[in-house]
Amino acid sequence: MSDTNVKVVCRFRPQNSKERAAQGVECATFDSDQTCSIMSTDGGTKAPQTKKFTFDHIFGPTSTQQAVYHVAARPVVEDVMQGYNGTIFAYGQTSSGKTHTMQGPDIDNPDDRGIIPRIISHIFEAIGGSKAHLEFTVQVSYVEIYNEKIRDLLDPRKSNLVIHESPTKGIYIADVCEQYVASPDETVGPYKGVV
Ligand SMILES: Nc1ncnc2c1ncn2[C@@H]1O[C@H](COP(=O)(O)OP(=O)(O)OP(=O)(O)O)[C@@H](O)[C@H]1O
Repeated sequence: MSDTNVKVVCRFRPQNSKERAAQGVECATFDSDQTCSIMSTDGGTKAPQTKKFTFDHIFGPTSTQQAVYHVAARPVVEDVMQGYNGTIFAYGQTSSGKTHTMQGPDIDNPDDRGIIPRIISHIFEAIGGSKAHLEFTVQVSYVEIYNEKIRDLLDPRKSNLVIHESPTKGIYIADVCEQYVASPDETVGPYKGVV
């Protein structure tokens, strides 16, 4: 198992065309793989201030999907294949790059694939390479939480699912679709057949 239970990494996306057109100033400088300095200003009355931030890893605007996967997701999948639970989630304000990082802009292009399609390939490669006497069961659910509501993306009729907790199952989403999958081609949603 990897050395710590929780790892927090930070990714900065490049400026988009609107920000470039407005001649946005890049406010972050990268001191190392783990520390960066952010300059903030109130728009003119006070001198700009710089604060240092430290993370387990920092990815700058030119970071690749592969590099992010290698540091942020690969160790979690390796632990999962050893029988541990693993969770990866992206957190950030709107347009900060969560979908780009988790899904990728073009999942048909191998370099562009984000964390989720890479996890699917990785899991099935690991199963394919495991000892013949081991058996694995892979089940997939796919939900969106938006405005505090949980929507089942595998069954649009289920638009207000509820979280429960039980001593035997732990925390779970009642009535969510759980689809058995036997190969990357069978995976669901936008990932079906492309990984
Ligand atoms: N690392 C990156 N490199 C290049 N472009 C990026 C990167 N991260 C994000 N973008 C681009 O920035 C835009 C916003 O990213 P994205 O849609 O992933 O944000 P989001 O956090 O999922 O937003 P929302 O919460 O509104 O859904 C997209 O056009 C995306 O392609």
